[in-house]
Amino acid sequence: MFVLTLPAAPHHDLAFGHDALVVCDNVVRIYQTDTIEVQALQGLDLLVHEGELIALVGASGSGKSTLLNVLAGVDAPTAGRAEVAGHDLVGMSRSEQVHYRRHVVGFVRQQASLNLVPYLTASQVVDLPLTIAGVARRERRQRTAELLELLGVSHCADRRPVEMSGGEQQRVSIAVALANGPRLLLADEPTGELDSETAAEVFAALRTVNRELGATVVVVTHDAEVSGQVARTVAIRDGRTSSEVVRSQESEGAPASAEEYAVMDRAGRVQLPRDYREALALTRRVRLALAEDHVEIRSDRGEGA
Ligand SMILES: Nc1ncnc2c1ncn2[C@@H]1O[C@H](COP(=O)(O)OP(=O)(O)OP(=O)(O)O)[C@@H](O)[C@H]1O
Repeated sequence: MFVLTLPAAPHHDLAFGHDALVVCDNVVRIYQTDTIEVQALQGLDLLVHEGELIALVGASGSGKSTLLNVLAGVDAPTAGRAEVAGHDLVGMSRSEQVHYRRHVVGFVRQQASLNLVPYLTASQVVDLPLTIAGVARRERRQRTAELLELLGVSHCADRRPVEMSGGEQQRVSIAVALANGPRLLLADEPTGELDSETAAEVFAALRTVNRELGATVVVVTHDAEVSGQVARTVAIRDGRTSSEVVRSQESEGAPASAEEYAVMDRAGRVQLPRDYREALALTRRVRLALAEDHVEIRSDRGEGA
């Protein structure tokens, strides 16, 4: 009997980051002025999953704020794909941008004066985004009280910014950013202007909202103390994600550990750390060899692996 065998159905790869809350796929942002062109993001890839708290680190000028502005919907990529909770950040209309900024992301800036309003008390300033969103009065009051309580600043409810410490101001700023229940909370150096003890308090507040409210948090920091306390730290270099440190929690019988990974982009490119390149004088060309469970990189002079 003649049996017809059909070829297997083609395998469709799931889209990059299909299950992530934040997807940056080859994101490019070029700033152009009359005389110069700055490539602030040069094909950056980043995935953040719902419920994560990650730190973004990198030298000054590496592109951290540019990335945060893209994710906040205040700046648009020049090329690439950027999505948050299914919202396409490339080519959003004005009204989509307004909706996105009000309901999908919350943003805490380094200077509390940019997050708060000098003549409004903590309760009033948390109430503001809720009022703009048209939330009923009773619900606004309840939500405001809950957030101030969660962030440990209930005692500041009737105080204006000048009557609060720097740490209290930033914790109220976090409450403002969370008022409308955003899917993603972004914080750009929120502890940058604080002494180390107060910075630890503010960072503890970010951990609380991540744990208690399940908020996904991306925090830019220069503070090694802060980046040492999160499960994943992503390093940006020259507008690209270059490495990640993943920390495991202490568990029964196993101490906490941290492992550093180089990030490979979707074309297979990996950046070798400068000290590795210098140690083996690796320059323009290297030789690659596939071993059973690793890949070898050797200098093209044949010595050193
Ligand atoms: N509006 C702009 N116009 C022109 N160039 C810009 C603009 N914003 C940022 N840049 C440039 O883009 C690059 C990345 O800047 P960005 O502010 O994202 O870096 P950063 O990592 O946040 O630095 P820092 O830690 O100092 O805040 C820098 O070279 C910067 O000069």
